Amino acid sequence: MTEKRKIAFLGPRATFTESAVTFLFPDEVGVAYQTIPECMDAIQAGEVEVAVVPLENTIEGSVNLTLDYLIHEKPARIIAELTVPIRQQLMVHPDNTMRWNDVNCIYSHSHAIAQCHKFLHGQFNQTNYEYMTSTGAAAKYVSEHPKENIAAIANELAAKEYGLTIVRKDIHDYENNHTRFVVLQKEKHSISPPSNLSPVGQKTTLMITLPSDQAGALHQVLSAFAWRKLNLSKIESRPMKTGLGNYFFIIDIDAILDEILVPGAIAELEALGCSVTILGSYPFFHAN
Ligand SMILES: O=C(O)C(=O)C[C@]1(C(=O)O)C=C[C@@H](O)C=C1
Repeated sequence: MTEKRKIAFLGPRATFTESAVTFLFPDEVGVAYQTIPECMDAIQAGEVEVAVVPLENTIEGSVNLTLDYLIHEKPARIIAELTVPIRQQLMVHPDNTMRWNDVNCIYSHSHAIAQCHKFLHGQFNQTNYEYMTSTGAAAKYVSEHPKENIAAIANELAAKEYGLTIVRKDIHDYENNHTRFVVLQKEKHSISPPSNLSPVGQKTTLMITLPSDQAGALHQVLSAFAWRKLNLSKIESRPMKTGLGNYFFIIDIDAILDEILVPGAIAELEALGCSVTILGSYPFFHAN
């Protein structure tokens, strides 16, 4: 019998990240960590084989903590990506179902609160918000404090796991609410999602630093992809943290790292004075 491999995720039980792990790696063992950086440290320390972390949400944008930690602290390879539909539920301890309209504090992950901003603004007046390390941590906290009239925003699994009652369903402000999770690994390709899952496509993610003070540098970078007809599905800038105005660009190309087109584009960028790091070339999947 082959030994089960360990997958780090943002815990505790029943977070959205755990549901991504269950979808991609149903036969492996999930190991819960309290923060995204701790998940990434666990790969480097060899405690787990891979980590699954959120990268981007359709309503709230990038998960900067993941991007920054990946770029500045703990480099790792992206080996797969999964897009998951996100449905947020408002839940309370069963003792408090009659007074949920008057909750005095709502607990959740900052991204989950932001995804429900319009609902919360319309429904609650002068309610406080408490940011937790994850939606699961919020649900757990609410279950452990029945005397306080508080609520959590989390998913249906969390309501079941922590014995909470959902009082308002699907409170995210936009129907099309999805989060992209990436699977990170220290070494390349020693574990892959089950072969019965079919990828929707392949992507390559690059981190590019432009040469300083060169007019039209970004235009030249984009044209290296454009004339090769390499479609870009995302371009995002993040501060280098070395001074105002210094940025990295993170670019997703809708193509696998082949032997000609992508290496040709990278060689052209390097000839322009850019520095290029390949963050990964990987299959992407959709859950449901
Ligand atoms: O708190 C969770 O359940 C998570 O898995 C984290 C996270 C995030 O970081 O964006 C993941 C998906 C949702 O967008 C909300 C929260």
